[in-house]
Amino acid sequence: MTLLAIEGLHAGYGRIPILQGIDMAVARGSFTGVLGHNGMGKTTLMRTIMGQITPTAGRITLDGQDITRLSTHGRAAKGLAYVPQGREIFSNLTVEENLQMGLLGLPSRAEQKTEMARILEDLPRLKPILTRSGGVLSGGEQQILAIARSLCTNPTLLILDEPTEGIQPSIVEEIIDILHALRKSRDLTVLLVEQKLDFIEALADTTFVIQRGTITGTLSPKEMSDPDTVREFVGLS
Ligand SMILES: Nc1ncnc2c1ncn2[C@@H]1O[C@H](COP(=O)(O)OP(=O)(O)OP(=O)(O)O)[C@@H](O)[C@H]1O
Repeated sequence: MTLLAIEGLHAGYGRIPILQGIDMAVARGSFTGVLGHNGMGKTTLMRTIMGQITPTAGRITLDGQDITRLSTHGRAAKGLAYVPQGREIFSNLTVEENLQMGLLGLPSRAEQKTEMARILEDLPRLKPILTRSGGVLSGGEQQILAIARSLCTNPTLLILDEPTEGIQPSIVEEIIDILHALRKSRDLTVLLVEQKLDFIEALADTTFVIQRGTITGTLSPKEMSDPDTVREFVGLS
């Protein structure tokens, strides 16, 4: 069943059109990839899905409900969460405080405590570094923290924008394991923008190819594992 549907979506910056009729459907419970060269509009698409950019045409529905005109806040309340490129954690707050900030939206202290425990159970990697300040974490640890913080609202759809950017290979493997584990422990759908083919191949059930602001095809995990096919579709290897 489709969780997120995007139909004929157009968006851009001022008068510069970037998305030029995006059509895609993200199945509930799936891990769906979006692959494309630099500047093809991947981040613009994610920000438009989150409501940070207003589309000039088209429709976005979540669980059958039209969210095209909803605020970012309204979309978060409906279950969307976004980990932007660059991650945006609070570098002068500790790991624990970063998570507490994310949990402030929950109505009671008791619920905040329960949710914190659940997040640390899902991401035990954070336990030993709870008192460390966000700014001194490695890129990989910051990414894990950003994912943890996005879970504070207990999202149904998690959007990750290039989570492996600038991260050392051993932690990339760890993030793959974390996302696989989250898939088992939570009822989570993930939309994943990436340039690293092996990362997307390890996680995505389907990958949409974006070129110059439109979706030009989809790749199965088997096709993703064949560099020639990917090169042909995307020009990436
Ligand atoms: N705030 C902005 N104002 C004007 N143009 C922008 C803005 N942000 C992005 N663009 C342009 O929009 C186009 C698409 O950018 P976008 O960031 O969506 O691409 P991307 O596929 O995510 O690439 P990357 O992997 O480099 O982030 C690019 O040509 C970019 O220069």
